[in-house]
Amino acid sequence: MHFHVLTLFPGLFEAALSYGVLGRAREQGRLGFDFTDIRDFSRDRHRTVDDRPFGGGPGMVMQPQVVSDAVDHARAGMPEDAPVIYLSPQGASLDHRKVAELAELPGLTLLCGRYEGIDERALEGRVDQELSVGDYVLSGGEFAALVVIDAVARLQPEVLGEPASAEEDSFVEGLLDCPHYTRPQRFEGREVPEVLLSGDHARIRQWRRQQALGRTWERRPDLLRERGLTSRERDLLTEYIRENGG
Ligand SMILES: NC[C@H]1CCC[C@@H](CNc2ccc(C(N)=O)cn2)C1
Repeated sequence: MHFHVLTLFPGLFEAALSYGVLGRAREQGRLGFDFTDIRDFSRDRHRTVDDRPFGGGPGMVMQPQVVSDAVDHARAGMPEDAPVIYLSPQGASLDHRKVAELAELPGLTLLCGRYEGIDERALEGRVDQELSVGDYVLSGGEFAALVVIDAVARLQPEVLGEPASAEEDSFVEGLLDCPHYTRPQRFEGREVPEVLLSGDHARIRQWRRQQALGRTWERRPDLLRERGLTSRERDLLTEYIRENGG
C-alpha cells in the first residue's frame, strides 16, 4: 500500500515510520511513503503558505492555491481511486470499521493542516474524506495522520510478523484484548493463570475469548451492545460474571 503525506513538516514522519513493524515493512517494500512539503507550492519568494482570515479573528489560514496545487501534485502520483483524506476534528470518527475499509484501498493521500485551518474552497475542491482520530484538537494533522497510517498499514497482509496477531487484536472481533503473560511464572507474588500453562490449546482459546468478553463487558459495554453475542459467547460471559462478581 502507498501513502502520500502532504505536510509542512515532512521530517516529522521520517523517524516516526522507521521503527518496528512499519519500519521493517517499509524496508521490505511492503509499504511505500511519499512526503510532500506543502510549502514547495507557495508562489511567493517568502514561501508563504498562510494569510489572515477574512472576517478577522485570531491566527492564520492556509491559502487555497498552495494547498490545492500540493494536492494536485500528490494525486498525480497516486492510483486513481486513492482518496485524499483531510485530518481534522470536524471529520468522521476513525474506528476499526473505517480502518478496515481504508486498508482495502490501493493508497491514501493524507492532508495535514496547521494554523487555524485550510481555506474551505481547497477542501471543497480537493478533499474526498475528512477524518477525526478523536474528539480533541491537536496542533497539526500530522500525529492524526500517523495514527491512520499505523492502524491501516498493520492490516496489510505480511506487515505484521504473524498475521494471527491482527485477527486477535482488539476490535477486529469487536472485543477488547485478553490479558497477556510471559516469564517469570510468579512476579511480585502474582501468578500466571494456570490454564495458560496447561498446554490445552482449546481450553486456552476459550479462556482468552472469555477474558475478552468479560473485559469488554466491564470496560466498554457500549461495544458489546453494538456487536451482539452468540449464544456460546453469552454462556462464557455469564460464567465470567459469576466468577468475577458481576
Ligand atoms: N481548527 C483546528 C484545526 C485546523 C486545521 C488543522 C487541524 C490540525 N489538528 C488536528 C487534526 C486532526 C485532529 C483529529 N481529532 O483527528 C485533531 N487536530 C486543527
